[in-house]
Amino acid sequence: MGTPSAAVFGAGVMGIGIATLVVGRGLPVTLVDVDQARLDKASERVRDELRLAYMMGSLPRSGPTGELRIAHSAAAAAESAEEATWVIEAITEDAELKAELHKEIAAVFAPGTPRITNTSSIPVDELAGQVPSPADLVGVHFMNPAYLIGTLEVVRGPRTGERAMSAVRDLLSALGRKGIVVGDGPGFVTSRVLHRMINDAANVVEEGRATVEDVDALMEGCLGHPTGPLRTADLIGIDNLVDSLEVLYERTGDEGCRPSELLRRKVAEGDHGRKTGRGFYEYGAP
Ligand SMILES: NC(=O)c1ccc[n+]([C@@H]2O[C@H](COP(=O)([O-])OP(=O)(O)OC[C@H]3O[C@@H](n4cnc5c(N)ncnc54)[C@H](O)[C@@H]3O)[C@@H](O)[C@H]2O)c1
Repeated sequence: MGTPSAAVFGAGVMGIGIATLVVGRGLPVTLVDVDQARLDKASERVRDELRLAYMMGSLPRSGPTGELRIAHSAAAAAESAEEATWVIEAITEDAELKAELHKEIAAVFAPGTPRITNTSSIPVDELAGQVPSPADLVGVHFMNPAYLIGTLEVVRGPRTGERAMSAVRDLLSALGRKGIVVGDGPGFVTSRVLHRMINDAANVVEEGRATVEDVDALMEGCLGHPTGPLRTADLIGIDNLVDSLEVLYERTGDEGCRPSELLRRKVAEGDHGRKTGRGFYEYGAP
């Protein structure tokens, strides 16, 4: 067998971070997106993120980085990535889009290739029920930024096979990550807990009880939250956060997950957080 390699679908916040982690660990990656503008910027963004990762000491400086290839479709990725060891899907949090893409991936990559979804909230088995070879589908919830946060959630759906789990263990070992295996269900563990808390933080601001800065300062200073929930919302991307809350609300009926009006307004106004230069805080040009 040749050098292990990954194909990463989605060149957004997470896809760029995951691709950075893979090449930073010396392995080749093919990055795929349907948005040409994202692909045009991808190499530069991965280079910038690598620089940041080295500065923070979160990736080893020794050894060569892996090659970054770019592709526009699953078919082109399958050609470019040849026998990809892992296919990692990190596209928009939309169950229908993801199911369609997983069908395309299953049609062009060799059977038995593990298909990893980085969904924040959609149950793995919901996707598995719509795609061929469901045993190959497994959830790996990389955290943001993927090259910095060393622990991640591994979601084994009821149909996920042992071969896919074993491939995930190899992936985590190659990337120097620690995985914690959890049961399937809307939001798994981390999004189920975190997204609801961020939504409450936005509701508190909307109700006029405290400012954005004070909510974050209280959660940081009193409760030890490292960045405060609203700064975390900006890091995640408020559009993605609202999509994930919708998934949680639709599948659990939990009123605490009904997206806050403040979050919805920010999405409508294009204030999506760091990625657009403004969310709850200002960041300058993205
Ligand atoms: N942002 C976070 O902090 C975070 C953390 C963990 C997991 N996630 C999950 O990771 C996934 C990606 O999130 P993101 O924040 O990177 O979103 P994003 O909006 O930044 O990027 C999504 C990308 O997917 C691309 N895309 C859409 N359909 C596609 C297709 N069919 N083929 C290829 N590319 C396609 C879009 O063009 C876009 O570039 C989501 O499922 C999200 O819930 C996000």
